[in-house]
Amino acid sequence: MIVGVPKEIKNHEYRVGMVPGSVRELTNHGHQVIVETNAGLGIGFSDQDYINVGASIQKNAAEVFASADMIVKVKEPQAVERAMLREGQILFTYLHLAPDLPQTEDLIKSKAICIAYETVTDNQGGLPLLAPMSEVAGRMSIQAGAQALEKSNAGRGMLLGGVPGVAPAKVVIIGGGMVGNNAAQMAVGMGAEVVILDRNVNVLRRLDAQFGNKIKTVYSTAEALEEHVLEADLVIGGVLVAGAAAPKLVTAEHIKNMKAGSAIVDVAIDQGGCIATSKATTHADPTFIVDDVVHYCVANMPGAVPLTSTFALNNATLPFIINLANKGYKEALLSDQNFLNGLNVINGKITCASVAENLGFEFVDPKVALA
Ligand SMILES: NC(=O)C1=CN([C@@H]2O[C@H](COP(=O)(O)OP(=O)(O)OC[C@H]3O[C@@H](n4cnc5c(N)ncnc54)[C@H](O)[C@@H]3O)[C@@H](O)[C@H]2O)C=CC1
Ligand SMILES: CC(=O)C(=O)O
Ligand SMILES: [Mg+2]
Repeated sequence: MIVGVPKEIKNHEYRVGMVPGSVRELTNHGHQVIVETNAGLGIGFSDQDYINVGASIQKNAAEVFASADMIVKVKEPQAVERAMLREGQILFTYLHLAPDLPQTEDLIKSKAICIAYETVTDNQGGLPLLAPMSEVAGRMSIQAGAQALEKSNAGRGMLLGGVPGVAPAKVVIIGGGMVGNNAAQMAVGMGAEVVILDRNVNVLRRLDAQFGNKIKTVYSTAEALEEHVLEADLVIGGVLVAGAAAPKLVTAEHIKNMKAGSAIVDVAIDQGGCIATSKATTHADPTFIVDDVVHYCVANMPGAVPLTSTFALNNATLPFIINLANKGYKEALLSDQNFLNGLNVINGKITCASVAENLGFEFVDPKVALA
């Protein structure tokens, strides 16, 4: 199979779909890999590094898209990239379709086979290709939040950990999954007062066992959420209903009633955000203010630490990339229900139930669509 790796074009996005080590695995399996020039430059890999492991270099994305049977990316394809997809071509990347009608319409039109990292599942109920980036974004959310609380950024001017004799900040984390757990690790490490809300009691049990009395776990009801959000200095939004648009748990009214200079980091923004006043921002201009609350809503947070993120992502995606290349998409997907859950769009049909439901499209069973 010919596998193509274009350079990422989203704002300040320096991750790359495959590092040279991953390319080497593919070329060792007899596949051909085409990499766009400078695709790895943001994390220190030159074209020569890719050539050394058997890749060939193309001078632009158009040539990569035109030649490849499968495109391996990081972020959802931008409009110019969507226009280059073709019928029968495999696209393997993050998609986040539920809150993104224009992208969904373009992928339908393309008739490509679009497999989303974020809806691939595992036997433990996890999301193995989302998890590494949620680890990164969860950890980053506390440093982003700490900065947002600085006075020069319109924050309250509060240090997360306080100092002896002065209370620490109250960090309220909504969603205790991968993002929430990693945010808690950092917030506890910095000495903040940490409260985590989740509506899954087993998640709360795991957090309790892990952190003991360093955090407080709270079952997430509208009442509990309101109580803690209104007391918070920093709110982290980390909820997810896999594949679906995020529920708006924090309302505009809550934001109005939060303390002036408090901050929110809505990590769930890539699924539309779990805070009513959120709108996606970029690394170039990451924050905005609503009712004196600093909002950080960057949809590709791990792009800021691409060296860590690219390797973490490749560690998870590589076995799936090899599987697709070795077996072809039909066999690779049909032989693994967890991988099949990643199939979002194929030949113009929506095969992810929550995407179809959120956007009002007909859902087609992926097995039927693949037959
Ligand atoms: N902005 C960015 O750069 C990035 C964003 N993300 C996003 O962060 C979000 C969270 O991802 P993960 O932590 O991996 O998901 P996860 O599935 O590990 O955790 C989500 C948690 O939310 C909880 N939850 C669902 N509905 C809830 C509700 N109504 N109230 C309270 N809790 C609720 C679930 O029980 C679960 O424990 C996703 O939208 C993901 O796409 C992930 C990585 C990077
Ligand atoms: C998951 C995601 O949106 C990211 O890594 O950018
Ligand atoms: Mg206010």
